Amino acid sequence: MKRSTLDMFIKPAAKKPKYEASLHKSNHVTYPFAVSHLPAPFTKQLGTVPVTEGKPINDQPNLDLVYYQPYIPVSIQAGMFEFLRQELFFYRVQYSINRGGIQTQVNTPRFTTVFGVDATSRFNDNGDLVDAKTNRPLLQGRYKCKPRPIPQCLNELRKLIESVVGENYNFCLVNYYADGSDSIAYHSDDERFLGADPAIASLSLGAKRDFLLRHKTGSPGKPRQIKLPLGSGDMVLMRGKTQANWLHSIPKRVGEEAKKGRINITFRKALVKGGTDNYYMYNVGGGCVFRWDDGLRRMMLWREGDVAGASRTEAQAQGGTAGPLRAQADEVAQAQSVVALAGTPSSSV
Ligand SMILES: O=C(O)CCC(=O)C(=O)O
Ligand SMILES: [Fe+2]
Repeated sequence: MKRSTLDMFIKPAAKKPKYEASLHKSNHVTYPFAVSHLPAPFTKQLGTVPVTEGKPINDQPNLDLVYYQPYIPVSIQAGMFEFLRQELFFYRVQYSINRGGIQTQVNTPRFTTVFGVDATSRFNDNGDLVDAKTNRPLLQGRYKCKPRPIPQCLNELRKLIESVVGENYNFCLVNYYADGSDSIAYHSDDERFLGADPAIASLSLGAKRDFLLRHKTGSPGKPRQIKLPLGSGDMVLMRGKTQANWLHSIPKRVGEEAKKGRINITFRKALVKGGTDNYYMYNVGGGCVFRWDDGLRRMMLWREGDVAGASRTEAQAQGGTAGPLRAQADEVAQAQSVVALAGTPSSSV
């Protein structure tokens, strides 16, 4: 039915939902709130992945990439981005690290979250963690963190990607780059807990951002840096000797594109328990939860009792003091003061 002119003046048009939320949700005692299952139309469309053939990039020493441009069908790229940004819980992790004898505070310049557990454990059908070999409940104190099962929406992606790339994954790390000032510094995902020559699948949704790679020691006569302009729906598989020899980063960017926000999802396989503690320490940390507020168009601190999709006013969300998101993050630092006691971040800041 057409809206009357009067109606148009007094009532704002109801926003068209960007996706039809499923009635089913994944829940677990370790989640701050339940995570909606993947909407059925997305699941259906994902049946066709990858929509393009992966292009090998292996013309540099010890570089072994497969670049799918894109992997996810264009029809659901935007919807999948909106869905994951809205339905997942995120963290802005802060920790302190010993750099050359000096204790330094690090503010991770992006939102992160992580799900999964290393190969020594698994979640049984009741959602309880059990030993992978004996199937017995884990002894208390096995982990410093509280591992979380991969929610259905990310697990669907995991299964699809596993079947295409021929790997098994037990971890899913998610980054949300809110704008061009969010980034990840040059690093390699070469931790011992991933074993030798890990194959890491990395999926992008949302804003196009440059993914830079450079050789750890440089190679004579070869370009110093490789740039892949990762667009929504693209996937990069990094495998073989890549992590041992190459660094990668998402640098900060100015301009409108980055302001749209970007989600990156990596699937990995951690072999031992140290991987679980490391990933949760640096991707969940002290645990102040952020959730996307679609009314305010930004991540807001989330508290128990908040209703999904209900916009809180700026003043409410900030406990009475207005200020930008960065100010909130600093408050979080004071509240949670995450201290890295051992190990190093799974990826550089
Ligand atoms: O956002 C990306 O594309 C890269 C993320 C990354 O390198 C990581 O999480 O280790
Ligand atoms: Fe990485």
